[in-house]
Amino acid sequence: FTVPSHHRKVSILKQQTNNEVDHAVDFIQADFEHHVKDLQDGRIEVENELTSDRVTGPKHVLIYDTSLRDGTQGESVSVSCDDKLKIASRLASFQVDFIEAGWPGSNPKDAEFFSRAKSELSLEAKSKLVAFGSTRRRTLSAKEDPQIAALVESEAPTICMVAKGHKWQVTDILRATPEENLDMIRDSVSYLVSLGRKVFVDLEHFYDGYKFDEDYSLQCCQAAVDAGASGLVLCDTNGGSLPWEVGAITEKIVNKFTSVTIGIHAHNDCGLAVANSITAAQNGAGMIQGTINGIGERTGNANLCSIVPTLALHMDSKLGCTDNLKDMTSVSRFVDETLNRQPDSTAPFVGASAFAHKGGLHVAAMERSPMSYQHIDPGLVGNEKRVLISELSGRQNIMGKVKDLDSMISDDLASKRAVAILNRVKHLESIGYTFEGAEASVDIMILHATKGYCPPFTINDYAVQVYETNLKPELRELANDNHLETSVHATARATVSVRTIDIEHMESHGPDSIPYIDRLEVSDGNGPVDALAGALKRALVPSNPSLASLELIDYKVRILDPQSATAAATRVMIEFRDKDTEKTWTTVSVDRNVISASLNALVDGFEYALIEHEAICELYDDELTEEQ
Ligand SMILES: CC(=O)SCCNC(=O)CCNC(=O)[C@H](O)C(C)(C)COP(=O)(O)OP(=O)(O)OC[C@H]1O[C@@H](n2cnc3c(N)ncnc32)[C@H](O)[C@@H]1OP(=O)(O)O
Ligand SMILES: CC(C)C(=O)C(=O)O
Repeated sequence: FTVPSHHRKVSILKQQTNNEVDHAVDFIQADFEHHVKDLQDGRIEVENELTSDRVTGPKHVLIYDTSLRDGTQGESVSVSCDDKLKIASRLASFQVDFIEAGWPGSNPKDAEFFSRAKSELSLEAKSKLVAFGSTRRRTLSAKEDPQIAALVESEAPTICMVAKGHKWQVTDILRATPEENLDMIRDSVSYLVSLGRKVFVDLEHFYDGYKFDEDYSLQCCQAAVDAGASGLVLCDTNGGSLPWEVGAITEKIVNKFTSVTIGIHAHNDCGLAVANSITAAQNGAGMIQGTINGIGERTGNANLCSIVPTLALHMDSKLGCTDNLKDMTSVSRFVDETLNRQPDSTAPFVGASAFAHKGGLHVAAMERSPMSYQHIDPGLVGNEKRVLISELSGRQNIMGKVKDLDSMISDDLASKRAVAILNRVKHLESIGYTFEGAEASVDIMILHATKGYCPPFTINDYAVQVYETNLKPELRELANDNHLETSVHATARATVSVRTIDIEHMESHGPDSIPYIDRLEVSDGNGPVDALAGALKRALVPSNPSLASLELIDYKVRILDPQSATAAATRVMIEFRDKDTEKTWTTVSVDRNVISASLNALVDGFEYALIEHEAICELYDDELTEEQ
């Protein structure tokens, strides 16, 4: 067999002097052993053509996650030790190759992580752990440096050391001599290697340093390799490098240091971290450092949720996590959820909008072929296609929903109904509605246009009163004068009368009996909408017990024409959740009267809950019938 980069080394040899040849022979030996190890560990594959002198077929790229180290250097990212352990386990199951979990010499939490990881993480997760630190202090030996001692104590099988790879950074920022920095690299790496650790060296400011003084940056690489490092990671620390610069420099380093893995660590200050990482891989880098959702210092690190699918699906690279690609979206959401971050809906591949189609022409074309407006099948990364309804919709945006809600409908009728609903959507959006994100209201609108549909309840009338309890003026004045809190507070009371289908009556008197019952209920609430929701729920739950698990989780009001002051039209959007099924849905309504808009949005939301419940019951009944 042949080893891929071995051949490149031979071609360099032809142009070298005797001394260099001797040196290069040693290199070839090391290179060969390194590749044999990679072959044994399954990181590269045997090439079966003896004569091949270049790498063919898909390239293996190692995925190195630094969400728990550089990711936590992002503004507002803070993660507990428990959550670090959870994220590390999730990343291990996803099969990233390395998990850089923290800097044990930095703070007690990171030290605790590595200590707990020993007993709380699986063997597989532990084998992927990397402890991060810097080269030794200028004035201490590696053996004496407490930071390095903490790295050793972490028992992580791999250590990643940040070293300065830029001459000016060494002299003016570190305030060491160039030679001192090389010693710091050599001493730190060889000490850790002598203890049996695999060592990667992150060469900070490498691309800028290479442009500033190529020779010195190469000396830093050489010092690390000579000391036994397994990998050199080229850092675009300030995030200002451009893809073609990264490509050219990476290629030179890949061709020069063939015995070690060359990686990239890119920051996103120009929005180019993903592009730079992909370009490095295209030019031979065998490892990419990045974070889930691109979290990290300043504008963040290279986003692995974009890099992994791009490498796997568009570049045909071989990745340890390819088989788990369909978990990419859930890993992204899991990390956001654990870090208490709002997911970015526009994130490529994994965002809620990544495959959301709004324009009518797009949706119509997608009916003919789903690939007409998608670069991949969303299912490959565990995401899904969505069709949005808005004033930019065409008939096809709505046809699917019409058919979903009325499976018996003919194509002709579905098309006519879709056009009618489309016109209504366009009209309502022109007066302030927005149906995007309020799909439950669209479903209700379609159902109301469906022949034979009978709403499960209707509102007979309602009233809302805002009042104050315990209103004793003298007590209130006294409390105000003394800045005291009193139990006196404004509250609201709502009365709602609803007409619902009376199932019990129908069951006992047959389907031809009068199927309605009117209920009048009252509820107090923190405000008028809270009181209305309470009264509505009270009135509906006796006939519809499934509504007991319904809760309101968000209520948004937007003034549409603020110049009209208190007479302005308001748009109300309400988000609901079913505690039992965890399903959420949103409704919308617009009115000059905010209470009226709120009631209409509430009614849509309750009606949607009942329709959903019925659909779930039908599904359940079907399953039972099948089982029987
Ligand atoms: C590009 C990156 O993202 S690198 C990672 C950056 N991440 C972090 O800094 C987060 C964790 N950091 C920390 O907890 C702390 O900064 C510590 C514990 C590492 C160090 O804290 P302190 O000892 O108080 O030092 P401080 O934070 O001021 O760091 C500056 C010191 O680090 C030294 N230093 C900086 N880079 C290196 C390096 N690559 N090798 C050795 N020493 C270095 C500086 O020379 C300076 O030392 P000096 O004051 O003796 O000149
Ligand atoms: C330490 C290195 C990897 C780093 O974070 C950077 O250079 O940005």
